[in-house]
Amino acid sequence: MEKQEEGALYSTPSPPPSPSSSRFKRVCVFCGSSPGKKATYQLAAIQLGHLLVERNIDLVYGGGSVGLMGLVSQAVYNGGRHVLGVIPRTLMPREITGETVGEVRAVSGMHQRKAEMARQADAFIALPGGYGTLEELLEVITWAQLGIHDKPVC
Ligand SMILES: C/C(=C\CNc1ncnc2c1ncn2[C@@H]1O[C@H](COP(=O)(O)O)[C@@H](O)[C@H]1O)CO
Repeated sequence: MEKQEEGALYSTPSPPPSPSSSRFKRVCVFCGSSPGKKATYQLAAIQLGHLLVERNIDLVYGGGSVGLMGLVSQAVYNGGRHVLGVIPRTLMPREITGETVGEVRAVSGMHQRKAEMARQADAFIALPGGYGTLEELLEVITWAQLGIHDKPVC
């Protein structure tokens, strides 16, 4: 048997993906800029962060360091995954109160923020939040309905 053929014979296929890996590389999380009234909301934010880490998924989000946004981003960052925060340039001093984690991307406005988050993500998850969260969630649902993207929203 020739050397080349032998190599082909013994080459092993790549291992199956580990049970904890996901088809999603980066998920966008919409959630409150405040912690909310129930401790379970905060717990859910931290648990979601841990779940993303466990499944080797990176995060894209609105970039704030406060509320549920701060909790989920901190959990993902502490777990060693990449965190991308997208913030309108003019709101940066207001939205970044405290320490931000990971990469912060400045964009020119609110519409650009939503477009950039949507572009960067393979799927969207919404946690409890206020009008901002609701607006972001409804927009990606509407975009899916219009066929602008076909990424899962939950
Ligand atoms: C603490 C202060 C401002 C911080 N606010 C925000 N920082 C970053 N991103 C924000 C902020 N407010 C809204 N967003 C975006 O909307 C969603 C949260 O809005 P909600 O109304 O709190 O639900 C979130 O997903 C962000 O993308 C100064 O008071």
